[in-house]
Amino acid sequence: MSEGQGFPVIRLGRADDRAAVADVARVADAIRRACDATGFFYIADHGVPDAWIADAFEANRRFHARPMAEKEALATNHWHRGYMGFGTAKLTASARFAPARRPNQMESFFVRHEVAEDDPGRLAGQPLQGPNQWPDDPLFRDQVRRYDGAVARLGTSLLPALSLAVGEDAGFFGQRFAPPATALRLNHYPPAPADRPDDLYGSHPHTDYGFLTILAQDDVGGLEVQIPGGGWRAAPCIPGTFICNIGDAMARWTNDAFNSTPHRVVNASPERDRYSIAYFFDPNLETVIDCLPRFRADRPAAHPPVRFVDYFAGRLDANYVRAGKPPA
Ligand SMILES: O=C(O)CCC(=O)C(=O)O
Ligand SMILES: [Fe+2]
Repeated sequence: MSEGQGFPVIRLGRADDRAAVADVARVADAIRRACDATGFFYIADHGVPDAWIADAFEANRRFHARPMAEKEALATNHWHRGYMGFGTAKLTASARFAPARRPNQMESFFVRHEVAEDDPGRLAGQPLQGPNQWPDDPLFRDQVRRYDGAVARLGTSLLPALSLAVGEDAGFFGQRFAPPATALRLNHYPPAPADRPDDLYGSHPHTDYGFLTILAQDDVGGLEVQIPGGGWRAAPCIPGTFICNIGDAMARWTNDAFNSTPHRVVNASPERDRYSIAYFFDPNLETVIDCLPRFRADRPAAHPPVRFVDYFAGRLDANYVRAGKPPA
């Protein structure tokens, strides 16, 4: 393991996007140490082809360059899938921060895990279990789906190491992610105004809600991570890596021993637009997240057990406006 920008860089030794992580025990140990510290780590040798990542960024840029009316026609639906307009997300419910005073200076497009039309949860009106929306651009769909599939397999390949990292058998999380709930978020941050007020962010300080976030970012920079004891540390793009962090769902499983770390984004470039692709890799919606016994041996569990879908849909609904009602 080496260091990059003050965060660990963990090599996964995956030959391609269908390979297993080579040395699970070593990766588990490195993840555990990262999660005891900042909760952020870079992964290298991750097996996702560079060309697929470049294509996903191309799709991201092409989508956000479309006329506003076309983007708004795809406004996030009842299942939090689709386009979230510039300055429409104002984080009101965050684990550790006062509500944002100003909306996030970014726009994004959400694609979540595919749900079959006859899926029982979808037929029963379960939150999040609905259709994705797509622009009229078949190449976009292909590029985004290929990236989505590869990063889902990457997330799945990390589950044995994450299971060992929390002291469970290698199969622990695999059973709870069959299949996972995922969200791919194509983000676009225009340059911040020259006279940016201190509390105007591309993305206001927040923790992620879910289990694991796998982020690809361009070289404009602007992501910052809160380090233990205060202060913010830049977490720029390191070519050939993704940067990962754990979210509040993983913190709940570990009684907050694993740190779901606040982070924020400001595009400080005066002239360049910033693009990033966040991939939220989360448990199956039915999974009950209950503090693992070893993490409540010395102190009571800080969070009661919760079905992931109940917790997660509640957090999304508190923060994000969505359009429309489910079909009757
Ligand atoms: O764009 C980034 O670098 C981070 C985005 C982020 O924190 C999020 O979508 O939760
Ligand atoms: Fe985030």
